[in-house]
Amino acid sequence: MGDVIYLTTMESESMLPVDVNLNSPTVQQAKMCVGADQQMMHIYLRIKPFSKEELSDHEDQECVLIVDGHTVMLSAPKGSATMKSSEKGVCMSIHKFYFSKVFGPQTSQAELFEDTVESQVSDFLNGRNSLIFSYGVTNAGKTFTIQGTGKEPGILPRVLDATFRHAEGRLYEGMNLKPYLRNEAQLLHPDQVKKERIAKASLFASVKDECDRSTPSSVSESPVSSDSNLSSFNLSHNSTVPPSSPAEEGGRLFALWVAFFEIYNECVYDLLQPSTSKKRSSLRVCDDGAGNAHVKNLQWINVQSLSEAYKLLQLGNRNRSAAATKINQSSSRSHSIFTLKLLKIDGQMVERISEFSVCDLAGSERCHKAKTFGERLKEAGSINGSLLILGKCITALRNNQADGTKSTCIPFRESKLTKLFQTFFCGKGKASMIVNINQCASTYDETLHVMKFSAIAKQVVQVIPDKTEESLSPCLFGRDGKPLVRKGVIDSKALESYLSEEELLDEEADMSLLPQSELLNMIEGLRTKLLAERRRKLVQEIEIRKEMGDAMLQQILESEELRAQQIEELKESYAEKLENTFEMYKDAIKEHAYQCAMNNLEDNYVPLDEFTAEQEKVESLGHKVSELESLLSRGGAPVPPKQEQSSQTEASNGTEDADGWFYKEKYDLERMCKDKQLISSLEKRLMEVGETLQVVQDAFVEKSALLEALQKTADDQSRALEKVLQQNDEKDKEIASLKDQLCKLSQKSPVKKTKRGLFANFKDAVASPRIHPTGRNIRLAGSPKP
Ligand SMILES: Nc1ncnc2c1ncn2[C@@H]1O[C@H](COP(=O)(O)OP(=O)(O)OP(=O)(O)O)[C@@H](O)[C@H]1O
Repeated sequence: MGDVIYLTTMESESMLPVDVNLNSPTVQQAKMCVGADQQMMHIYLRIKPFSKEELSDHEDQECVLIVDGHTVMLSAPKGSATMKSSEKGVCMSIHKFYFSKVFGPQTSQAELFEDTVESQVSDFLNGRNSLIFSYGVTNAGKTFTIQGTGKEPGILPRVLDATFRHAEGRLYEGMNLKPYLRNEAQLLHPDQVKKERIAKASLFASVKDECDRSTPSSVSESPVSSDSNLSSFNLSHNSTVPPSSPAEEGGRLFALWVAFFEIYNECVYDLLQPSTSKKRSSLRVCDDGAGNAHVKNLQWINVQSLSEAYKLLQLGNRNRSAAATKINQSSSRSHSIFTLKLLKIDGQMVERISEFSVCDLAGSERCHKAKTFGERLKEAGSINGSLLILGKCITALRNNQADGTKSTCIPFRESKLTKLFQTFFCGKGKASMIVNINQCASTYDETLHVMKFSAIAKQVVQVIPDKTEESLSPCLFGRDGKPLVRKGVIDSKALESYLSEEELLDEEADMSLLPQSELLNMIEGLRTKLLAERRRKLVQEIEIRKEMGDAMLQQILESEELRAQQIEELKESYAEKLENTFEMYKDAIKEHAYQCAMNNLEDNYVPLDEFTAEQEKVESLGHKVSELESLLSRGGAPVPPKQEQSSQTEASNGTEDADGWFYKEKYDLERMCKDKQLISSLEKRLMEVGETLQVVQDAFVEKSALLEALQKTADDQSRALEKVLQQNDEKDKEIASLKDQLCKLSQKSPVKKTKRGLFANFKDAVASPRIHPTGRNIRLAGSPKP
């Protein structure tokens, strides 16, 4: 079974539940699986029976109906959100779900174990990793399923029981081989072994103390009971997990180590720590370098018996974060993970390691229904957060598998829980989920949500590689927990401590000469030799790996050198190119400058032949002048130039014309000389005139200044004269008035004669020209000059 998928009725037109589509891509994908073990993830459903309280609260409204061993039908009760939505036509009120197996309310713990986990336990004992986790709302029975009670032990005690039964009589008593990282083992030093023993002893002592303090009333109802007495567990021993047979195992032994931790508010806490009042320190989830997450510094305890394992389970449960909520009196507030590691030991070699993890997830719950406040509300937030991420991871896994072209990123790293689960979902183990639901009408909507989630998980295909025993061998670490190969070099010290001298003995023996008893010893010896051979091979393998590593390193170095060389060459070629470009620019600038100069010269350009002709002309003239001068000094006729002479010889009137030409030239030159003399005399004259002009100009400036001064004086004088004339006018008027008075007086007075002489003098004085007091004559304006 398991080839079924879930289709919600929301996607269907019909009001009826939709049946299985066996030709779905996921189913086909599963069918195509060849070689490796591929299968759908196993999802089991367990339905919790009603409690008395639930029945009295009328929680039974027939919401959950088991159709058959694999099918269950959910019908929404009145008042539920689903029913309200279906009334509005938003979704359907009936949903059908398929599971790997459905376990009804009456299913016993033993039945559940046998039908679900037992096969996985067998896988675990055969070297495969396994994970079982319970999922569901709060109060759905998850813890009951995983741990059970004293009377009804759950899956985990049964897994432990099956494991110990399998390893019965073949338990490795030494504690020097311990799990390391996620899937490795380390060889402990005797001192470290001693420490391990002390830690274990003190832990068990604390368990004993707490057991003594615990109340007997809680024994039967608490998970796995607080009772460490194994007789209280009702474990049926009709398990199909067979005990290992010494012959089959060939002398191999099993070491069992357990760890128990919880993820509370996204913090990891070791549950196998003696409970003290001081605050717990959280642990880190780290990567082991091979992509597997592991809890760093988690305490691993070696267990030698079932009783010891139970005690640890009991201690962890006591340390686990649980609280009473409105819905569940003892509600798990964290995700708890109990891990069992089985080391198959051959001599001193760890042949393989397998892991079985049982996870009890905290319940997904609605805050208002669970009446959560404060700290509880914070817990609910982180619980729901990590469950949401788990849902996202499963959905992404399913989507990627359904559509091969898709590659959605799976958010495993978003929560600690999914980080730790990743290895199981990615082919390094097998995971199964037990979905727990209750049938209560009040939690119907949450239950439906859980069912939908499980339907998606159901479609996840698990690909588990078919590992051979060799491939399961862990990497080898020394007694100090450090690898035997450091930086590619075999650590000879670590190797020496790892391989005892005895094991490396390789003595030859003649079998035919030995008695039967000795032959048996020989077989034992051969076994030892075989071991030694294996170790030799291991060393060889390490050496080969080292050689390969060295070769690769050499190759890398060579390629690096080549790359450096190429870079250098490239640099050089670029430098050359740069230089060329620079030269090119330099030439271009020169060319441009030359062009500019040529353009400037173009206007003044004289062609060469013209220039030479002119020069020749000047030269010939120079010659002529000198010849004429010599001729003149001698008093003879000048001799014409040779060319001209020859041309003249050719002429009919040779000598006469030459004379004429010479005289003409002479005349011209004389005239030129005269002109030159004239020009120089004129220049001289001009200079003289210029000097005279300057003198005149200076004199003119002087005279103008003088004139200005005179003008000023004249103006002053004319103003003074005007003033005097004005005074004269006034005096004339005065005289005229005096005359009038005199006339009037003379006409009136008889003594005219005596006064007549005085008046006549006065009249004469007035009539005569006026004399200035200074004795000078004053000229009236407009009167002629004296
Ligand atoms: N199949 C069952 N048969 C009988 N009793 C059961 C069954 N399943 C659960 N119960 C009882 O129901 C109660 C609640 O169960 P349990 O604590 O396991 O729920 P849970 O899902 O773990 O809740 P939480 O998530 O809050 O921890 C317990 O008292 C438990 O004993």
